[in-house]
Amino acid sequence: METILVKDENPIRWIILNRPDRLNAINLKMIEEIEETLKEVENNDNIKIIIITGNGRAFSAGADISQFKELDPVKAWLFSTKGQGLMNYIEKYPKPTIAMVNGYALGGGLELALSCDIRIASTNAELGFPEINLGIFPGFGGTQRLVRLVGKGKALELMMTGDRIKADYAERLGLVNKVVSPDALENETKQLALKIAEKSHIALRLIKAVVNYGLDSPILSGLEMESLGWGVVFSTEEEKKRVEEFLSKRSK
Ligand SMILES: CCCCC/C=C/C(=O)SCCNC(=O)CCNC(=O)[C@H](O)C(C)(C)COP(=O)(O)OP(=O)(O)OC[C@H]1O[C@@H](n2cnc3c(N)ncnc32)[C@H](O)[C@@H]1OP(=O)(O)O
Repeated sequence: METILVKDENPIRWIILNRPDRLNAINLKMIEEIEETLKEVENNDNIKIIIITGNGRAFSAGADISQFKELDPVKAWLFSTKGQGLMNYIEKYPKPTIAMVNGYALGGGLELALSCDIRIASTNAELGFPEINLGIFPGFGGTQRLVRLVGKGKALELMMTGDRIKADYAERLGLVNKVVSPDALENETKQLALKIAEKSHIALRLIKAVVNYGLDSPILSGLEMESLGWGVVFSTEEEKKRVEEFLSKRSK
């Protein structure tokens, strides 16, 4: 891999964006390599959860601006579609995903973090959509995902001003789940990943599917999906084992 490092620490696959001299700016190659490494473990039962982070002082400072000079309208459209394809794939990925935001998460970098299920940020992280300062706007799904996470007013303010915000404010907005010191970031993220990885992977997969489907549907369709998913978990050994364990402890 040219643009990412991949490390398996079962049950975790770490994907580390690795263009530190460019603050992990996202180019076409990086999009393809992230997709490739995710595809590789989609059906690998040893890997139960994915953590995405950045090497150096940034998670990612966004799409690689040096590529923009080559973009004509059609290429820009295709680049946006390609990036959106990756973000959609991560959002629907059958295993849980965590973005470990170790520094700048800007533009396309923030869009990558937004496509993950959970975001843990370091106190020194700065997040934002500075695209407006380049005369453009988020194009890897940020216009849609940010508004769903923090509400229309704050989302529009962030996109219209291009302001970078600190991690503690991002936490208050609901943009990140938790903020921890840089020293504690890796361990805290890992502990969270291990805690989630212990749960029933079928139930985890259904939670993601039902929540994501529900966000794009009328509530009655979302509720129907929830009930169908409920039916599915009762076909699993995991459910039988875990309920049995709980009940047998109670009866002692
Ligand atoms: C067509 C579909 C597009 C999809 C939608 C996505 C759009 C985007 O993401 S547009 C990009 C949005 N991001 C930005 O505008 C941030 C740009 N970077 C910065 O503002 C600053 O680098 C900083 C505030 C993040 C950090 O500043 P500083 O600490 O002073 O570090 P440097 O500016 O010296 O950066 C070091 C090195 O990294 C290069 N670099 C940083 N960001 C990018 C980037 N997004 N693309 C390409 N290269 C980047 C920067 O040029 C420096 O390189 P050298 O000059 O060679 O040292």
